[in-house]
Amino acid sequence: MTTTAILGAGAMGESVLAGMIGAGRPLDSLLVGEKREARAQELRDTHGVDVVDNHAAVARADVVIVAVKPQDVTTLLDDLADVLRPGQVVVSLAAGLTLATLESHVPEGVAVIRVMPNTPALVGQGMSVLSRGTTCTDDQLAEAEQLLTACGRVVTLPESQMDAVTAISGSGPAYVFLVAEAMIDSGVRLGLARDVATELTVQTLLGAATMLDETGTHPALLRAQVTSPGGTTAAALAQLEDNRLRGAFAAATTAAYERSVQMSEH
Ligand SMILES: NC(=O)C1=CN([C@@H]2O[C@H](COP(=O)(O)OP(=O)(O)OC[C@H]3O[C@@H](n4cnc5c(N)ncnc54)[C@H](OP(=O)(O)O)[C@@H]3O)[C@@H](O)[C@H]2O)C=CC1
Ligand SMILES: O=C(O)[C@@H]1CCC=N1
Repeated sequence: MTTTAILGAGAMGESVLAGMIGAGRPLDSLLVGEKREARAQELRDTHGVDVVDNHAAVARADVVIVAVKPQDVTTLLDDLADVLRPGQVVVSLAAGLTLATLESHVPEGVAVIRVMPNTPALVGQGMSVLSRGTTCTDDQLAEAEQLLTACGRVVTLPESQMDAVTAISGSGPAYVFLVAEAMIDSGVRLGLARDVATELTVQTLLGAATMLDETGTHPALLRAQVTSPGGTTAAALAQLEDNRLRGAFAAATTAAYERSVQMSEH
């Protein structure tokens, strides 16, 4: 089995790490690169994974997942130039960092794949979208797809779609968490205990998402099935339309898209 190094085990890197471990990937096939010793020990204690410095991790890896902040990626790759070797694959999770930029910061013979994951990778329910670099072989792409399948679903798309992907599935969990907060707080305002409001909200989101997934039915039809004539749902939906929920989502995702484009211009 190939060895995978994850450089940067913050929110996203640790989610991918936990997803892979949760899916049964052997611990001896995973490595984390971390510079702060306290954090390294925390990762060893939590996940039982080997945590070393970046150079040692890259020296032992076939696939190098880069999960540091976008503004730190090129400096990190430049610093690794003496240890990266032909045949390795660098998988960047960074928002707004193009394949062309990534390829200009790795030595010749090192392939690059750009990925937009999301944090539900932590529980094996992530969505990862891959775009292959110019020198990435079919086998290298298949290996990365298989690796990320441990974290949830995987699709491969042209890089031209990555800004839109980032706006929908990359940032998307945050929109859903905000909706969850709003529903829970509304339940509390209407007199439910917070733990009860939380359980009702979480199961409702999970149930609705599972229905969408398993039935393949258009969301408008599923919504109509909940909406009794003259009933409670119709009253609520009229308020959401009056308060421009669709317009708010269109504006929010356009802002995320434009920010992703802007980040790729630097
Ligand atoms: N969060 C998300 O939902 C998503 C994030 N991404 C992408 O993932 C990347 C990481 O984002 P996120 O996890 O949110 O950010 P975090 O700040 O949570 O994580 C970044 C991690 O990188 C570590 N780090 C910084 N420099 C180095 C280095 N030289 N070597 C090793 N580790 C280093 C940081 O450690 P320290 O704190 O000690 O500096 C930190 O743990 C970004 O590029 C982002 O665009 C993509 C999709 C979704
Ligand atoms: O907010 C961000 O920039 C990152 C990328 C997608 C989700 N989080």
